[in-house]
Amino acid sequence: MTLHAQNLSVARGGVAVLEGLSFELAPGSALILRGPNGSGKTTLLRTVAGLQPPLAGRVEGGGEDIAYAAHADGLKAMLSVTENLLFWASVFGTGDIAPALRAFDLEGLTDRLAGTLSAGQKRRLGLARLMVTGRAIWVLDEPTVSLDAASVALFAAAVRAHLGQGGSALIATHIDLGLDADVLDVSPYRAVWRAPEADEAFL
Ligand SMILES: Nc1ncnc2c1ncn2[C@@H]1O[C@H](COP(=O)(O)OP(=O)(O)OP(=O)(O)O)[C@@H](O)[C@H]1O
Repeated sequence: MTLHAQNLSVARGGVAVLEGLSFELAPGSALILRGPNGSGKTTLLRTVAGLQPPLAGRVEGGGEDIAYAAHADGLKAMLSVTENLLFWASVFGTGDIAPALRAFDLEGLTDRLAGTLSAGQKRRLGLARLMVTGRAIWVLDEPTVSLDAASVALFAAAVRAHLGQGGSALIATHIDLGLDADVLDVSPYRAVWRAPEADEAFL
């Protein structure tokens, strides 16, 4: 399913951050979001993922097809690597976690408690969760934070495989992932500042 964002305006803390932004994300394609710190990439991704409503405009074609990975890894510290993936597989109603363990080089860490992993290992496990969601549209906020060069390459390979299977990916990142992807710089869509009208329920 193609994700459409039409004339989208998004806000944080009741303040408009980006305005008038449109894009399409078709199956098999990736779109890289760029823009300086504070320009609104996270806010846009949260809106696309349905965590907050747009100020104006529409997002269509995402909904339950979206798997969202934010800055936090979303791991259960007292569960092992295997148990974490099995947990998420059961939440999303999928089964086989072996491809995810393999893709993110976690096979040697399966019995380790997630809370005892290094920052990069935690991030690999957090990203491996995407593969067990079974969802077609990956919406990813700075996915490579804490990853070394080899792990970035594993991540890029996982995204390529996902695209090859008809999935798609919307990724905010400051680094070059080496993907064949369109780039959307959000800077030109910065909103004109106006006093906040209302705060949001979930910060
Ligand atoms: N919870 C919040 N309450 C109020 N303002 C916020 C909140 N979170 C972020 N902002 C502000 O909203 C604006 C957009 O932030 P956002 O996190 O979307 O930017 P970003 O492009 O993802 O930045 P970075 O590259 O640093 O991750 C910034 O000015 C930021 O300070």
